[in-house]
Amino acid sequence: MEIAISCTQLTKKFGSLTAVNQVSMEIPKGSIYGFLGPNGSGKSTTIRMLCGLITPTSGHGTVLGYDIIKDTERIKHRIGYMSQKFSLYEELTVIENLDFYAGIYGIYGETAKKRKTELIEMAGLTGREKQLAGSLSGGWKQRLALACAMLHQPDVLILDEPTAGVDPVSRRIFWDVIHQLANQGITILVSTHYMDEAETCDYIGFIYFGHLLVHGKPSELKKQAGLESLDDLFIQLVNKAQQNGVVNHATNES
Ligand SMILES: Nc1ncnc2c1ncn2[C@@H]1O[C@H](COP(=O)(O)OP(=O)(O)OP(=O)(O)O)[C@@H](O)[C@H]1O
Repeated sequence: MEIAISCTQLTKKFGSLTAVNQVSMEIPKGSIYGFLGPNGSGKSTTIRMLCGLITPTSGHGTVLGYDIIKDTERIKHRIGYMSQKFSLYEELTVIENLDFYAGIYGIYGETAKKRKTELIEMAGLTGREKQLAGSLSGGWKQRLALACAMLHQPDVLILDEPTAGVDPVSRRIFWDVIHQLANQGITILVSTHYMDEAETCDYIGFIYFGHLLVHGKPSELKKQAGLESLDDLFIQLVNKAQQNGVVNHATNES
């Protein structure tokens, strides 16, 4: 099994706060890894380290074989990253947003034209090319942002809560696209608060106060715990972690 993303004992401290505490994970190529955890548990910080946007305090990791500390520029060229507050230019049209990002990635001419057509189709935006991004509903904006993040044909997509605040139908459409991309061999790391989304991932990891409490296949994790739902599993894990005194500051961590 080829591994696309891996990290070992990845840790990030902000002053006395340990936001991410010795997180280790491996994500096979072409799989969808759902990253779950309460607000402030360390999902975005882990994601930012894996994208090469911030430097770990300790630990190490690789994305597509590139070191997340030394090879950050290479990683940025090979991944598509969609942050929680994805950046679209609301006063530009759909096609102008794609043109703008194509320019950033250095994609021009026929290659850009072909790629934009493919992505407009993938995002279900055909017919809306000349619509202002600001006038699109949340679900369309989200799919346009995904299209922009994919212009350079990344092998890895890292999506930080892409469906937050999006209606259920748009969430479903978005996840259909995510599954299609994984079927094409793209590796996807996606953070989410939605259990229905987590259920459809190949692997999930649950992080709490910076500690990765569990990771594996959703069905196997439920089976091992003898529980029916991921909600129940996470509640059980949180209760255990609290009993064990897991907290999120460096001076009193477990
Ligand atoms: N640059 C920073 N400086 C100081 N503290 C930070 C910084 N970035 C994150 N934190 C803190 O680190 C902890 C983890 O934050 P992080 O954003 O990674 O959590 P999260 O799981 O992504 O939360 P959410 O679901 O709300 O986005 C939080 O306590 C947060 O306040």
